[in-house]
Amino acid sequence: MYIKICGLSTPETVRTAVDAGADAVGFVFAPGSPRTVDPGLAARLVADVPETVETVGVFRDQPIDEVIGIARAAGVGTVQLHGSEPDDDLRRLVDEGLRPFRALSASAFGGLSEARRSALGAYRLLIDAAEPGAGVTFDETELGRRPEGFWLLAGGLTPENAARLFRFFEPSGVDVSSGVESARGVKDPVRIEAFVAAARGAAGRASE
Ligand SMILES: O=C(O)c1ccccc1N[C@@H]1O[C@H](COP(=O)(O)O)[C@@H](O)[C@H]1O
Repeated sequence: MYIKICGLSTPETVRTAVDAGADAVGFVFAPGSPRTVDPGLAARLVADVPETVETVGVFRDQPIDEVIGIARAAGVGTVQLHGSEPDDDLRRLVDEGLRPFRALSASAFGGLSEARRSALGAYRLLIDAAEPGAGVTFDETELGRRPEGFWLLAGGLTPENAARLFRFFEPSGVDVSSGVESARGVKDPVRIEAFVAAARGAAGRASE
């Protein structure tokens, strides 16, 4: 079970996520989010993250050269693309030594052709609700067949619903942002710890 805590912007909450046992921490570089950080702040936060924890930059419909420049400046090793970026952008990230996550809404993924599914199977997927970062879950009928390979479930996860949704969707891992906040854009260390514990607990029970 892979756990990603996203939308971090303070040293304290990054430390809480790492100490709680998160596999990845995410920083939002998409403009217009209450969680958007500049690359300089992200670089200072990334400097305190152990190498065993993946660092992820979140982008949405930004030019790929800009994405690569920000990822380099911030020092993140992984790039999560949330918009309608072409597959060429994913290939370019791989060529640049960055690890891509392709984020898609559940309904978009559910509507893909077999050929498109298998093309995307080359990448790690993140299946989200229609409006990323809004803390909204998608309807359980929207996804249909689960992706093959490694994929993360996102969209409105919380410490309270993580175990149930993990058991229902059986993803490779989970990703959360709004659900571990006390107010929009403000991360809550207690909820981060509770989320990691709930997700780990559910994964442990699933493997028994
Ligand atoms: O967090 C944002 O504001 C954001 C902005 C643009 C693209 C993605 C964004 N967030 C990502 O959305 C998912 C799910 O978030 P939530 O748990 O429903 O709040 C997650 O990967 C966030 O990083």
